[in-house]
Order: sequence, then C-alpha cells, then structure tokens
Amino acid sequence: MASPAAGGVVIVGSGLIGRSWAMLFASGGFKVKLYDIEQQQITNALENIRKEMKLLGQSGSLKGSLSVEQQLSLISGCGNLAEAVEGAMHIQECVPEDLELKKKIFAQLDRIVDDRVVLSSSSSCLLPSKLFTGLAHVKQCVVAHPVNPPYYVPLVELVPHPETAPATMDRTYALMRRIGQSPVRLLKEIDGFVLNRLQYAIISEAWRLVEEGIVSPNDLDLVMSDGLGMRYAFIGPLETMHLNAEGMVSYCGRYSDGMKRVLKTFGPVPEFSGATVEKVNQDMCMKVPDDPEHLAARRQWRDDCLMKLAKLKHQVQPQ
Ligand SMILES: NC(=O)C1=CN([C@@H]2O[C@H](COP(=O)(O)OP(=O)(O)OC[C@H]3O[C@@H](n4cnc5c(N)ncnc54)[C@H](O)[C@@H]3O)[C@@H](O)[C@H]2O)C=CC1
Ligand SMILES: O=C(O)[C@@H](O)C(=O)[C@H](O)[C@@H](O)CO
Repeated sequence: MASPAAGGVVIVGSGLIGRSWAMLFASGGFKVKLYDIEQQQITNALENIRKEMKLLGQSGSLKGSLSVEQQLSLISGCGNLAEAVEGAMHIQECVPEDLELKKKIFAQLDRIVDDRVVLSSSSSCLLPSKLFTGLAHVKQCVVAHPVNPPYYVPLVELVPHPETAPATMDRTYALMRRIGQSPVRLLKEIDGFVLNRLQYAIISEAWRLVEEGIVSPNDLDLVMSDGLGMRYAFIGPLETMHLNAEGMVSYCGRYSDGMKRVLKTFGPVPEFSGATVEKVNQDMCMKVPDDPEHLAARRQWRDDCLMKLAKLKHQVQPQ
C-alpha cells in the first residue's frame, strides 16, 4: 500500500453514524466531506452536526483542541462521490447494513480511488470477506465498527479481510487513536465481530433469566448498569477474573475448576415465549414511554451519563 495521501476524510452515508464519524474526524483536525445519495440527508447532517457541536461546546464536552467554529469549518457536504473522494486519505462507509448495497458502494469506490486511501466500512457485523473480496484495492480495505453513540463510546473494532495489508490496519489504528477513539484489532473476521457477540451473549442470558422468572427486566438491566457495567467501564471480564483469582498462573487449579463449573452452568438457551417479549416490553415502556419526546430525553440522559463516565475514566486511568 502506497504512503497515505495528505487529504481528508470522506463519509459515505450521512445518517446517524456518518454524522458521528464526521464530528470525530473534525475533532482530530481532519477535513471531512459528507456524501449521501440523498442531498437532503447532507443538509440535515450539516444542520444536526452544527446544533450538536454547539451544545457540546457549551457543556465543555467538545472533543479535540479546536473550537466549535474551527471544527465546523472542516466539515462540508458534497453531492458527487468522485469529487468527494478526490485526494482523500480515508473513506468511511456508513450506508445501511445491507450487504448488496455496501458491495455496490465499494465497487464504485474501487473504480475511482488510488493506492493511498483506506476504504473502511462501519458495518456492525458483515464479514469483510463478503464485503471486499474481488476488489482491486482489497489490501486497503478494513471494517472499522463503531459503537452507538460513537462520539461518547470510543470503542472501534478493526476487522481485517484475509488480504487486508498490515499497513492498512496500522494506519487505521493510528487514525482512530488520533481522533480519541479506542480501537481494538480483531486478528481475523468472525460473524458479529467481538462486541456484538459479547453483547448478544449477555442479551441471550438476560432473556433466559427473565424467561425463567429469575429476575424482572428492570432489575436485570440494573445488574448490568449498576453492577457489571460500572466495573466493565474500567476493567474487562478477563482482568476481573484474573484479579479475583489473584493471577491465573499461581491459582490455575482453583481458577480452572471454578471456571469449568461456571461455564458448565450456562446451558443452551431455550426459545423465548411471547409472554416474555410482552413482559420486557411492558417494563421498558413503563421506564421510558415509547414516544419521540421521552426517547430523545432518555438518549440525552444516556449521553450525559456516558460522557461523565468517560471523563471519570479518563481521570482515574493511568495516562
Ligand atoms: N445505528 C447504530 O447504532 C450503529 C450502526 N452501525 C452501522 O453503521 C452503518 C450506518 O448505520 P446508520 O448510520 O444507523 O444508518 P442510517 O440509516 O442512519 O444512515 C444511512 C445513510 O446512508 C444513506 N445512503 C443510503 N444508500 C446510499 C448510497 N447508495 N450512497 C450513499 N448514501 C446512501 C442514507 O440516505 C442515509 O443517510 C450500518 O452499517 C450500521 O450497521 C454501526 C454501529 C452502530
Ligand atoms: O450497539 C451497537 O452500537 C453495535 O452493537 C452495533 O453495531 C449494532 O448496530 C447494534 O446497535 C445492533 O446490533
């Protein structure tokens, strides 16, 4: 892969995730071009980003060292894909999670880019081998999967195609760090990547515990939000086990016996009944009535909490 172009970043698909990426790249000082097949989406995205950045500036939560206006001046819209990608060093695809659509987008990009740009997909779980196989620039391709809401949750999963060049992974890793994100490298692709496989393992056990009448939906969520989730905001499950077992090596007898017992307990997950879905639905709608106003207020509350937790984590983590 040739050395990176000096250019900026192009966002293909200016919806929820594309807007977040645009704000993140601008916070790192990069010029950003927002492209979308719907011109109105570009207009809406620019308006939404301006509004959100002003609020972040007022609350002291804006990322990066540039001012709101300096960051906003880096972001522009472009209705022509070829024009948008001219000289770009990184292209972040953010169209809907549809394999055929994404393949079409990457085939389009493959025909018009050079050897210096990284072609990156925001896909939540589509395999790179399905997205990028057959492209001339496959070595420049990678999945960089963010977590919603990306501006507040820094994790990005970097998932390589079998032919992705190591330089592509390294460049993307460095770029993510530069914009304040927390990238992880998957060593090889797997359905659902890591975050969603973990997320779905928890979700599956959560539904089983509710299905079997062990705990209410609200208390189940509290176990994560006021229990494991707080701890996992600072140390992951493996470090937690290691600390609990005072180090794996010296206690492998106690440690492996304990782990075997725990893992044996979690048997296959039964089918979920309609009653369980109804029960979860009732509980959630009591907590947050299912209308745009309440949902927006709840999301804002969520983002404020995540930002506070992220700042707290920054203060307590060794630099
Ligand atoms: N929403 C979420 O929580 C997360 C989503 N993702 C992934 O990010 C990607 C985008 O998701 P969202 O932003 O939520 O979708 P979205 O529906 O909010 O935005 C998609 C945008 O793509 C545009 N678009 C559709 N076809 C296009 C084309 N041919 N060329 C250019 N633009 C086109 C649409 O007009 C729209 O503005 C998906 O792959 C999704 O799985 C990743 C992490 C979390
Ligand atoms: O939760 C997230 O942000 C990620 O797991 C995702 O990528 C998915 O879109 C998720 O929201 C639904 O599976």
